Amino acid sequence: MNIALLGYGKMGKAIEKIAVDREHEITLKVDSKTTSFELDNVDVAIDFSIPTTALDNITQCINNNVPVISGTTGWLQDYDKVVALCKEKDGAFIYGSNFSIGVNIFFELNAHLAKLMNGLSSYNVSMEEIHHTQKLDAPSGTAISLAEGIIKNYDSKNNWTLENPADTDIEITAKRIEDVPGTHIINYTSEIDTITISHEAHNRQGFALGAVLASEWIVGKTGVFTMKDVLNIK
Ligand SMILES: NC(=O)C1=CN([C@@H]2O[C@H](COP(=O)(O)OP(=O)(O)OC[C@H]3O[C@@H](n4cnc5c(N)ncnc54)[C@H](OP(=O)(O)O)[C@@H]3O)[C@@H](O)[C@H]2O)C=CC1
Ligand SMILES: O=C(O)C1=N[C@H](C(=O)O)C[C@H](O)C1
Repeated sequence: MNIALLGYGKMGKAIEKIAVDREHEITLKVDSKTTSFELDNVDVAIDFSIPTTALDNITQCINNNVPVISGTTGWLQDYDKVVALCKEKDGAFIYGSNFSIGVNIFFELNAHLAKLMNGLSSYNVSMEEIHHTQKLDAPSGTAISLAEGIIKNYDSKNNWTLENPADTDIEITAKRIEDVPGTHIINYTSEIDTITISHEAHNRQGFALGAVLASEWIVGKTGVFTMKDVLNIK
């Protein structure tokens, strides 16, 4: 496949390595110095850029009938616009806050634990995410997905917040520490004990491999999908 990399930073470079190992060709690389780009000769585009450019990049792909994998976080206020455009143009689109297989299993574990804990009022749930110091957004996209997974399955929480939590909010603590690729920790704490589940990425390979697997999967399809579809998680 011919792949366009929209964003050629830490993730773009990790994706390039895995894509080339899997015998794909990178036919376009876009970074902050690129003033405009054409999507000729591109089978699929992978956007890992910055929150303020993701919507324009994705829109250009869909308007040019190029399937697009979106890993950029921090732009989700515009997600519904992309879904509408994708439907209108019969395009193909996947957003994933986290493309690693491990985190997608962790999403399922998180939802299941929230169901088990639902109604146990002696426990309070909270979350911590830790990332490298260059990260532009907080909380992480993954933390938001995890909070949404709890809210859907756990009646006493209906929102998340980074500060001053009300009883109905999940408090997320976002820490920034040099070189940490991505750690997410969920705690259910009572006076008696704490139940913890966590996922710790050791490097960026899992995110990059997941994005390439999603790219291979989406070519030839139309619609709005998630990693659950790619990994066939029921
Ligand atoms: N969903 C997932 O699994 C994961 C998501 N992410 C997310 O991916 C995004 C990128 O992360 P990361 O690679 O670490 O960040 P980097 O800062 O290393 O890379 C961002 C890249 O975007 C480029 N860029 C800036 N402006 C534009 C533009 N207008 N069009 C295209 N590219 C542009 C930058 O250019 P330049 O190099 O010139 O500055 C840089 O190459 C973040 O939102 C992060 O949260 C990260 C890991 C996993
Ligand atoms: O910026 C990062 O690095 C990461 N971003 C994603 C997020 O916001 O959840 C995924 C991963 O945690 C790494």
